[in-house]
Amino acid sequence: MKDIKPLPSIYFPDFIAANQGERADNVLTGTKQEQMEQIRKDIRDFKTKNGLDQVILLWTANTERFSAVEEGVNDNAENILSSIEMGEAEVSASTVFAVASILEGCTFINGSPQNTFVPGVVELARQKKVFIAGDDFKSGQTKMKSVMVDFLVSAGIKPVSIVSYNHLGNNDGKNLSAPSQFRSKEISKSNVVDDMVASNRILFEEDEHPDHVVVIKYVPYVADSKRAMDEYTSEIFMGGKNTIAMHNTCEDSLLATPLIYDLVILGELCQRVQVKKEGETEWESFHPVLSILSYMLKAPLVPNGAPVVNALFTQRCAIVNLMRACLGLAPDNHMTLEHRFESTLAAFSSDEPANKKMRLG
Ligand SMILES: O=P([O-])([O-])O[C@@H]1[C@@H](O)[C@H](O)[C@@H](O)[C@H](O)[C@@H]1O
Repeated sequence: MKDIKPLPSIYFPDFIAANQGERADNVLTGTKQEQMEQIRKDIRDFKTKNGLDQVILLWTANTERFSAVEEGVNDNAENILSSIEMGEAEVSASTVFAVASILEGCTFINGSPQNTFVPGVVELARQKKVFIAGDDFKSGQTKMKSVMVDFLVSAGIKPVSIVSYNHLGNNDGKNLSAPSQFRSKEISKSNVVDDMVASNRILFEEDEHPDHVVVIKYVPYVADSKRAMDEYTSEIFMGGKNTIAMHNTCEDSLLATPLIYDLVILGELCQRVQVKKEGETEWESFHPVLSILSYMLKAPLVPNGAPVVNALFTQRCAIVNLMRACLGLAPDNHMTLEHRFESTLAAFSSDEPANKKMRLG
């Protein structure tokens, strides 16, 4: 990457930790509107210079604090555009990028936890029919959690306390050591168990949740080698308790970078998928809030009215079956009925005894 020279970018100090100030040495100046116009120009220039049909923007910059959602400021498409024009303080850098991207017709993916997609941005994306997807790369600890909790709850084991601690020493950790940036991350990491808990009303009453605590500490020495420690305590048969403790060494950037590729590749592919309902003449693209990318994201952004799915294998299954549908194949339902009846199994069996086949795998 040594030959890549970053373009000057947007720096709004109010949204990121004060400890980032000394790194901000390649920044745009001018009004919010001028900075957005510059980003739009950079997108167009990049496209022309490289002879591209499509550009996809992905935010992997600092975690920002949450923006306040305010009437008249960012609550609808018209207001967010005029707020940028007026230099309104509550519009974050990531939101300016998202708006620039949407206005250029480019898919925008948010790899950090903050609420870049305030209601005005979502409305703008819908108006312009441009994809947006978010939020926050699901790299290590949360990915394990979205498997572990799904396993526990679906096995009828009731997780009652989930405590997640991690420490890391890269610049992400440094930025997250400030309370309001940590808060954005805490929110994106905390909601991940909600749908799985709600999926089993035998284990959990309405409004009943496990205790769920998320702690992140900055420890410069460990650099990118993030250490994640999780403790899952569950209630089991006859009032017994079961505790699972995990220690996960997550190479933060190495886990995140492939997600960047996957998000962009899948996002681009989704731009080429259209469906036509039986009896209709119009082709339809996916909803601009591209929830199918949730497999790689901690806090899935979904269209209004759609359920949020966090369970990792359910998310993966959705992608696999979507790909199968594109190829004209039926969804994979894992019933494998052909292997469960004497009459159909005959076609698959050879003379080998079943126990030998099992041993050979
Ligand atoms: O994906 P995950 O391991 O749950 O979450 C991680 C956070 O715990 C970590 O503090 C942050 O620096 C990483 O970028 C990542 O977001």
